[in-house]
Amino acid sequence: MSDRDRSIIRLRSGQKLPALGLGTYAPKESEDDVIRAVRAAIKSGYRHLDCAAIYRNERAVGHAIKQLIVEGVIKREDLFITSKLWNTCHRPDLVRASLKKSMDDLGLKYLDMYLIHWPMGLKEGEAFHPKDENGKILFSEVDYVDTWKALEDCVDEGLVKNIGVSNFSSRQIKRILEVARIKPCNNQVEIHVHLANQKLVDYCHENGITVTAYSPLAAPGNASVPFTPSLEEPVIKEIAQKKKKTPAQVIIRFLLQRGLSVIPKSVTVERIEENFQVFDFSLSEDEMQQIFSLNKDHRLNIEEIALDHKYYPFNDPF
Ligand SMILES: NC(=O)C1=CN([C@@H]2O[C@H](COP(=O)(O)OP(=O)(O)OC[C@H]3O[C@@H](n4cnc5c(N)ncnc54)[C@H](OP(=O)(O)O)[C@@H]3O)[C@@H](O)[C@H]2O)C=CC1
Ligand SMILES: O=C1CO[C@H](CO)[C@@H](O)[C@@H]1O
Repeated sequence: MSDRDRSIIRLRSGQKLPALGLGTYAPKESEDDVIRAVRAAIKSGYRHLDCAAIYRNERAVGHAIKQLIVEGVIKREDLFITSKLWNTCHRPDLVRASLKKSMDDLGLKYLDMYLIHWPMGLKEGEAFHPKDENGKILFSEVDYVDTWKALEDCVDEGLVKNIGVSNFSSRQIKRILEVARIKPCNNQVEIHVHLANQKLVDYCHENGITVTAYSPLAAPGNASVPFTPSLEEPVIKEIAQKKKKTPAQVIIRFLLQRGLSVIPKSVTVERIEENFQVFDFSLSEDEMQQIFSLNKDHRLNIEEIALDHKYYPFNDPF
């Protein structure tokens, strides 16, 4: 693969994953914001959308997709749509209905990829974050390996083309690989310049599992970061100036050159367009190393509510 050609990642099914996708986790934004963002993204060239039931906006995403299909801007088969199974639906008998709900909300007859959002199950029921009367989160004991088998059945049925996981450690992936009829094709995990996650990336790649970097810009504006935000790192700014690119473009390019799929979120049309302009330049080996050296193994998304769950992933070394 040439350095510039980072736009496609091949999945074990043979299907092509467009490496750059639009993140759609937009808890503060309105449905109209999401519709506008998805329309702008697809019109700027994005073909991969990262969705999830927990984002509570799959109907808005689906609305935008439908509009663009009707307008003749895009065909369904040219899009790669991912969704994720929420933690309260790990029980095998709930998996198919959860997938169908996301498909219905998105207005799609099939999904391109469906991921188990987290290894930890939560108590089944209506609430996304079920709690007892003292406000303590309620767990479910379902083993994600059993959840996985129900996902395989959904592939057999033609509801989804590819299945994978998210926020899984290498040890947890190994447990699935030991029994899988259909092996996971993707692990979506937090990766940015302050969290390289390289051992996990290596493990996944060695096992034919592609990796998607979430929060690739380290979710700027997050007040909990105790050091210079990624986009303001002097090393990033200096490289950006030299390349006549923006800091966000340099970071996205860095992650693409690591062989990752990258899903920056934005609801700002100019940024959506900016974030896609990353296929007309490349970073040298030296620039890649300079950015790698910013790693601090700093995780933003520790999912605090489930720290003592038996399947909590981040106590494993990687
Ligand atoms: N599997 C999982 O557990 C998780 C998956 N995800 C997925 O990953 C996606 C991305 O992660 P997310 O946490 O949203 O964080 P990102 O690192 O993508 O950061 C998003 C923030 O960056 C801003 N931004 C986007 N582009 C630029 C730019 N060019 N310059 C300056 N600021 C910019 C956005 O602002 P604005 O929108 O206002 O333009 C938004 O505030 C999510 O949307 C979701 O799809 C995220 C978390 C967990
Ligand atoms: O994708 C994500 C964003 O929001 C969720 C919480 O509401 C997280 O659990 C999750 O990892």
